[in-house]
Amino acid sequence: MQKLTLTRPDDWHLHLRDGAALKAVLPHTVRQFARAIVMPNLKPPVRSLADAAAYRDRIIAAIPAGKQFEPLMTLYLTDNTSPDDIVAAKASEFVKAVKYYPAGATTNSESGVTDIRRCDRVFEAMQQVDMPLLLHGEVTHKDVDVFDREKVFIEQKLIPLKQRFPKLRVVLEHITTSDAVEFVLATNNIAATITPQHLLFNRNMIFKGGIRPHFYCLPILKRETHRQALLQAATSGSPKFFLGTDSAPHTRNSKESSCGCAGCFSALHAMELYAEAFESADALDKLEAFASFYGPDFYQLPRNTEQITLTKTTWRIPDEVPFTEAGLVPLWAGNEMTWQMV
Ligand SMILES: NC(=O)N[C@@H](CC(=O)O)C(=O)O
Ligand SMILES: [Zn+2]
Ligand SMILES: [Zn+2]
Repeated sequence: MQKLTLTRPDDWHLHLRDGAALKAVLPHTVRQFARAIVMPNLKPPVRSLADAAAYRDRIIAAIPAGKQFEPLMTLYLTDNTSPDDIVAAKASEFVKAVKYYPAGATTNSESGVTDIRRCDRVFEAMQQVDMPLLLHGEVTHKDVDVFDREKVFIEQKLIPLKQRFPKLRVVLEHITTSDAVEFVLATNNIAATITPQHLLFNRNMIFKGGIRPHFYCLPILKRETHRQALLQAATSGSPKFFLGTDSAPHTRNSKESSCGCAGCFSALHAMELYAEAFESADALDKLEAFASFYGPDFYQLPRNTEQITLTKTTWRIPDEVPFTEAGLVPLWAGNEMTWQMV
């Protein structure tokens, strides 16, 4: 195949940051996607409807002139979120989900939830008004191996949560294991997003010839059997799996550091990365539904009507793109790509 025309996709898990960083990264997402679920892990986080409204205004102000883009907002769940916050958010129409971060699990998660059971009154309200819950699905206990954090989260937190709130609609974000794939397939009212890095790479990539911080994200890349399970799920045609890049920009120096930040920047070339992954599984015909149909269907939003085109063209991912005071290294910088968005 030389040319791929798809309904314009949406990104169902995206970090846009704020200020100068927002202005630098947003045009990349706008080039590819019509809408995105915008993560609330700013400093301080987006906790209230007022925070979300103000952040949404800043995003809209940063959209390049003449371009269309709709930010879909999320609230950051804390130990102090109230059922009233949920009711107000639902009424706003622009807050589409609430995000759970276990305290300390990932970038800017210091204000996250200390014990998921503390939020049961909030989950009750979310189930009631049908507000989706988005999960960073990892436990943070120091004795749990970093490669087991997702599996243990499913066993210890998610299975009981789904038993308490079977109708609560959940997205297990950026899944990384066959355990997550199996759980999502077997459980009602739960879907999952899958990132390009978890479809393309296994954990060897983090250590190829030396330590490679630009392949470090959370949940961390897993072994090859898990990558294959994710690729199989994404290309299976199941509506439970859809696109969420988790594009998470950090300056080059904060990644190339003695204590480097977690996160891969993929907004520059997200659709090209997914196309490479789907082509590797001989499943380019499944890309459109994964990228453009199953996400809006889950969020009960209309599918987009415009189209995008990718062509078979060789190009090299740049070593760096402009960002803030320091540059930003795209995922898989220097690699030769074979698909390019027109
Ligand atoms: N995925 C990451 O490794 N990092 C994300 C946070 C997150 O999605 O967990 C970030 O905000 O940098
Ligand atoms: Zn996360
Ligand atoms: Zn994320």
